[in-house]
Amino acid sequence: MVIIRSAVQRIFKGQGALGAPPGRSREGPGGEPSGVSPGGPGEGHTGESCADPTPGRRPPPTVSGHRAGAAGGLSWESARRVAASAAGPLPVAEVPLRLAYGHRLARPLHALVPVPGADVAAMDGYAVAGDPPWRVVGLVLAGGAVFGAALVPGTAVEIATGAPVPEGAEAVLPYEAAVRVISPAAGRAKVVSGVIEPGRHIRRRGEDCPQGAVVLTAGSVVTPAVLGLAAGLGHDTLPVRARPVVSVLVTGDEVVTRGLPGPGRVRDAIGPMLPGLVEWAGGRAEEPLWLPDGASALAAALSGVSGTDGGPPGEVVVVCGASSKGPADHLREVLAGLGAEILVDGVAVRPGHPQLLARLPDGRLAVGLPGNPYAALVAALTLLVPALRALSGEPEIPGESAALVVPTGSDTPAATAASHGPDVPVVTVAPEVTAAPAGSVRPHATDTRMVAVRRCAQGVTPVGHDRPGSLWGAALADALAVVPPGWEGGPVELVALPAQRG
Ligand SMILES: Nc1nc2c(c(=O)[nH]1)N[C@H]1C(S)=C(S)[C@@H](COP(=O)(O)OP(=O)(O)OC[C@H]3O[C@@H](n4cnc5c(N)ncnc54)[C@H](O)[C@@H]3O)O[C@H]1N2
Ligand code: MOO
Repeated sequence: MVIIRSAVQRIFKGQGALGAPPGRSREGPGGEPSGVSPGGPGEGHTGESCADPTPGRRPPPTVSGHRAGAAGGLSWESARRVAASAAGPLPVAEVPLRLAYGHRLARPLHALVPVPGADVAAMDGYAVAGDPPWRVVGLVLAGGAVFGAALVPGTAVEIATGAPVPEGAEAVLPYEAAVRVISPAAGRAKVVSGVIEPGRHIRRRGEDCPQGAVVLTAGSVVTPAVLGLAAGLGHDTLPVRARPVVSVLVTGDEVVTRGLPGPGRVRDAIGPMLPGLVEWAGGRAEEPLWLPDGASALAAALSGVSGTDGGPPGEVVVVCGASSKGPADHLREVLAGLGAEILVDGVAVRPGHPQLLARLPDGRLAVGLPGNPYAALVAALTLLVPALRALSGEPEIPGESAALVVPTGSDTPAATAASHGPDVPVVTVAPEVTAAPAGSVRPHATDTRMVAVRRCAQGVTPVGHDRPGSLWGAALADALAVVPPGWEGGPVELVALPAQRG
């Protein structure tokens, strides 16, 4: 990645996709008023606003038509749009083939040479001219000397697959179809005969791919086959979009990184989740740096001039935890101290509302993910993935909607209301689904709710197990359903999850 990283480094020396892109305001994304409003029946905590403007900063401008949720912050849709427009694509880097795998082509791929480069034999045998029998007048091997003269009718050259056929050759007679002619007329000369249609077993110059042909469009993913194709067409390097590099800071005194968590400890579930998510969105995540609670450690890590692997700092830094209002949650205070520009401060989505997006003074984007792991996944899909797709020039994932089918039976409205309290609206839509694990849908009065769902015959159905602290539901899910505030049934938007293999 040497070339890519140096291209990336150049970004920080002046231009760069992360500064305000042309036509994009650095004045903030626009968004709903971030007022405080009473919390709904949330995730077992208060609904205090997460979107109070950072002291000394003006609140983001209002986006009409997108109200703030119970805990304040932008609507989920607006937050995604802000993230998607917070950066433009990184510059194009010309990288050696061996480093291009997995990137997207920044320009169309042309054939620099025709394939094959000449009229060549497609079989081992004899290149023949005219009618049989043929007197063999030479031997041509692939990579060997070219047969200089034109073949005259009644002659042939012994030829290897891939070797250029001499001028005048009309077909290649495979060894298997050749008959040695022994006759007084042949004398000591090698003479062969056989039956072959004109043109057989000769691959014509440019027949597979003519010179100059556009074989792939810009945006194509560089797969193993693309690398082989590009090499065959004469390329040593490929123009690719640099992939954004994401450094990861995981905060929390209670967080441990291996083994069984002891009393009061919790295993880091976000660090292991991020690399695949980042790669799926077109970026590359560095090894996380685990930080204790405390403003100074966070400030030092965020203002560091190198990435967590000691290299350049990358384009995006993700901070896990410290996003809320507790005594150990210093992210907002640290960002304010560093002079960061807050682009999104809280999102009206459950779970995940304390998430945030900011631009650091050096141009990097900072994404704050809540500590609760499912909330962190929701936040990453809301802010991190769209920002990375924009930086890497990845096309937006096409929107999809589906009927959200809520199972009945054990998860009847009565049962669900009993577990959540009588005032919680529960929407149950027939017909019942029995093949998938049961889950319920509890639309929020003012916030979008992200529900882990699995595909079923009728659409999608909740898998359950998607409380903020649990990734169990997401691990079972095919997608997250975007359940709008006050949803009363009907199709819902789906947010894709990195595809499962098989
Ligand atoms: N007074 C308020 N308290 C809270 C609010 C609020 O609006 N007002 N929001 C709640 C919500 S929603 C969330 S989500 C959390 C977010 O808190 P933080 O981002 O500050 O994260 P922590 O407090 O550090 O941790 C929350 C929870 O997650 C566990 N955790 C933390 N990091 C990890 C990790 N890497 N892997 C697994 N689990 C992790 C941590 O132990 C806590 O249990 O704030 C609520 N509070
Ligand atoms: O509980 Mo919080 O909504 O982000 O998990």
